[in-house]
Amino acid sequence: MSFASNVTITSEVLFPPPHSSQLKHGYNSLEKVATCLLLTLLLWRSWRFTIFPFLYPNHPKEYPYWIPFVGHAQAFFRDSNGLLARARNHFDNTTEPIALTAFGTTFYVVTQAKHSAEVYRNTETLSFEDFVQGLMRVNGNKEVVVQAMYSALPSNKPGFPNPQGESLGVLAQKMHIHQLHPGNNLVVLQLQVKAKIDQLLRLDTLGKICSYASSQSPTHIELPLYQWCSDYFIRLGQHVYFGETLEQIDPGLTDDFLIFDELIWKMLYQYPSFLSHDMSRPRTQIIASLKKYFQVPEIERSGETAWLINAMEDEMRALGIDDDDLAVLMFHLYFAINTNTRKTAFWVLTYLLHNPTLLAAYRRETEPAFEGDNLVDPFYIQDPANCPQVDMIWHETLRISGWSASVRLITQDTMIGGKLMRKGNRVMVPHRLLHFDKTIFGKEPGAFRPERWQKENLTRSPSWRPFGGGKTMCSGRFLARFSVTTFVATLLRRFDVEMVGNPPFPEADEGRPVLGIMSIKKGHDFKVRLTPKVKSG
Ligand code: HEM
Repeated sequence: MSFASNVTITSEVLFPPPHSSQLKHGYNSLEKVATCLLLTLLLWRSWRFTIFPFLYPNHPKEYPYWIPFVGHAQAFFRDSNGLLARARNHFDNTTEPIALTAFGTTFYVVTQAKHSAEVYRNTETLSFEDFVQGLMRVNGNKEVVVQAMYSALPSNKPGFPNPQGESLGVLAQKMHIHQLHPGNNLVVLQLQVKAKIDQLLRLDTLGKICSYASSQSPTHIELPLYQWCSDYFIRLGQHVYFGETLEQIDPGLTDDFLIFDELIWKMLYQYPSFLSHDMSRPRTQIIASLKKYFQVPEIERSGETAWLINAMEDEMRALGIDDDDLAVLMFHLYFAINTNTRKTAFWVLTYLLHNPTLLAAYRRETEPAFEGDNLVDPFYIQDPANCPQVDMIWHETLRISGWSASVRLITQDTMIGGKLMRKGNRVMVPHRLLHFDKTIFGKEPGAFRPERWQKENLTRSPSWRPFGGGKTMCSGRFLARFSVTTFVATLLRRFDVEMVGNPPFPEADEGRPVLGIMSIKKGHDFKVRLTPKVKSG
């Protein structure tokens, strides 16, 4: 007799229903576990956010959270500026450094200009290199290359002078300065910027290159302003640093950079690859095109290449870095040139278009730099004594549209603002918080008011940090200002510029991190109509 013929196997046989006393027992155990967990959580929370701060007042106070390890991760990713403001508010708008945790990493947030100066001064126990090295790894540099870039080199090596025997990673900052700080090397780039703007800011050229124009005729063109400024400035930056060869190798490179740059927050937050193909695909393409560029011998590249590009290439090749890693390293440079100026030009123009009096002042002040529609003295515009409004509009745009934060790794326990910051964590200076300080910049810091900058010495305030600070302060700031002001002045000189329809003021995408100037929210671009004004002189 088979077993199967005698026994009917039902699910109740396999999984008999629990007896009611068993059920009760199960619930009781569950309740006990839940109560235990809750008690542990409450104990942990009171220890961490009440008892510990009481016992150790010299540690920065930490913004409380409920889920250990995860901390404020969700709010941090959704809107880190909002989180910082709430955290500060929680401690009655304290000016002391505070602490925030997200995904197990603690960030000490410096909220006072005086303390931010301590951060920038301290190159002994606070490291910027950690951030750069992190980017190098994320973007595909091999570990051996990261190490090679940050190993001390002989003080008598050939190439760029290295009297202090520093690594190429550190020396690179000095090479940027050599190219980009006021002097002959900068003038070379500035004159190229001027020439390229002159060529690109003509109705016929715009008609040819702006495939996204929504309407055009022999007397006008209509363009989405954000897309146009982005496209225009990426072309400009690429041309000035890499000459013509890169565009010949990959005409779609500037488009790919824009796609990547708008999704850069996925790279900064190290999104898993399956969620970030839209960001990594254009990045891979840009790196592949840069590799092809560096495979063309220097002598065969057409157009003028910036000194910095050739000099950096020579230094890296001398370290034995191959084409793949060279392309990734240069990708960071491509990024630094192109990410912020495009957005700054957009915000300057947006504020001017929404304020016709300011727009007229900009036009009037820059007039003496032109003969006909030709910019004959671009340096005239750079001098605040000649163009005070241009100067104030520049500062106010950066103040209100700047987002970035300087981040440093703490390599040894360090006191900042009288608080002990522990080794292994990061300290952060959120520039936006400083830029919205009423005691420095006056009331209603959210309003665009260039006249704030009439206040004496405001540009020297330690609260003014659109370009970061210390040794790593943005070396491109002079070129950025030159490029944006030259572009806006030439545009206003040559064209009547008006908004199409009556678009609302575009909203900045404050929630997403960038490394400088904020992007706009999706769908907030608006069209402008350009109508040529003055005949070529
Ligand atoms: C308005 C436009 C720009 C803004 C707002 C801006 C902002 C910044 C910021 C906030 C930093 C980080 C500083 C720190 O953490 O201490 C930085 C670094 C840097 N920027 Fe800019 N930047 C702009 C334009 C440019 C341009 C046009 C170039 C190149 C031509 C450039 C090249 C660099 C470089 C090379 C660094 C790294 C500095 C170093 O480590 O030595 N930037 N920039």
